[in-house]
Amino acid sequence: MDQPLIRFENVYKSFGENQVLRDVNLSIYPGQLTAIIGKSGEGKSVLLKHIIGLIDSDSGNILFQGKKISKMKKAEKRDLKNKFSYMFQEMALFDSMTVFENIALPLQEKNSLKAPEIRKRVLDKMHQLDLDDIENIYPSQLSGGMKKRVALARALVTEPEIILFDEPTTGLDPIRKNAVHSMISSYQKKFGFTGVVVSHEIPDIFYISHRLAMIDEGKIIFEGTPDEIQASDEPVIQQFIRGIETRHDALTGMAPQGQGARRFIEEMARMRSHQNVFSVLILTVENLYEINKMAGYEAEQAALSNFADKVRANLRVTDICSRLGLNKLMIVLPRTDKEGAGLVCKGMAENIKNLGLTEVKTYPGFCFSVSAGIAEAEQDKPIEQIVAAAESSKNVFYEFKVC
Ligand SMILES: Nc1ncnc2c1ncn2[C@@H]1O[C@H](COP(=O)(O)OP(=O)(O)OP(=O)(O)O)[C@@H](O)[C@H]1O
Repeated sequence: MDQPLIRFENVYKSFGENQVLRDVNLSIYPGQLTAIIGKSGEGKSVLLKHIIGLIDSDSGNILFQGKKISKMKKAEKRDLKNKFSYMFQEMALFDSMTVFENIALPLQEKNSLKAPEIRKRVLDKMHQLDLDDIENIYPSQLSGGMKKRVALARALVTEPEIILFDEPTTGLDPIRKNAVHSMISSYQKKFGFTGVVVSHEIPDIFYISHRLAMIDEGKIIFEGTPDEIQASDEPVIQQFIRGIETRHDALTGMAPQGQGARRFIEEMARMRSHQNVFSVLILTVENLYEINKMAGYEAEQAALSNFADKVRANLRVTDICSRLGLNKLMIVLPRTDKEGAGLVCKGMAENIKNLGLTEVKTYPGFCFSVSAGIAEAEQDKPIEQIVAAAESSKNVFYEFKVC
């Protein structure tokens, strides 16, 4: 793995008697989205504010590319500050300013750019984020999801290396929440910035993060990938995740990823004790991005939600549906071999095709493509290997085309 871009070493912070950070050690890697999770009041925002010097530690070090920030000269600190942008709740859009003026603000504050150059950069960014033609509108005239997009445009306009997000989806409904996550993830891929996201959205945040850090009682008690945290058998971690995650993924109505994995393990146990066969079906919506291009992030998420409803309605009661990622669903088919799974999948494809996906149909000439891969479980083979086998299986590939 690369050298960390930002590293916390033995960082302590108290406010009076209230010891918030106790020996925090944490690495943030370049070009990745790292989520900071943990119970309320554990110090997630305080941690984030240390990164940009809004709060100073009592002891310990914060390093940027291996260099202690506290030892940097004034000019170096200024350069460093210019590499950052934020999307913080308390830095919401200014209602008295137009969308254009809001997005232009960081350029006016940070750079000595002339007005035509600022105009060009703001309009370019608005275009890249599908915000054309709203430059003279005021934030109060925008929907919640649109405001978040404008806030993201403001964070991106300086082309920052690092963006810090403090609970970017608070107060949004499931479709808008997932739309904001999808937007952060796709722009992170497009622009390659390093993102740090403080979030309460579990499991949704797992679908977009490369790494996660969990803070508990002032310490980082976990650092690793979303799969690793969900597989962790540390009681504190499991209690936290199971306590916060909903029974059903709010967008798809399916079980969240962690629950899907636990049901897989139960099926594996049945295979061991009763020699029951079972199969795994992975459905991937291949062209979410195109839906987004045509109709925006919210339409993309609405289409996914609608598709998941149709899948659920077309499965047997014993089948276990869960969400596997931003655009993936996993279905465990108990007592079903690969051939049987192929038939289930084919039947579902036919039914869904006939039902149609109403949200997507309104865009003429558009095809909603979903690929399906099937793998039969093998005793004691871990879930990752079976999912990978299903995803790469070429002999069972279907496309649900709703044109
Ligand atoms: N500037 C400050 N002065 C005094 N206490 C503070 C300050 N900022 C944060 N705190 C305290 O630090 C603790 C951690 O706060 P923080 O906002 O980081 O929690 P959090 O994990 O982000 O919580 P939440 O998930 O509810 O947003 C809280 O007890 C809070 O009251």
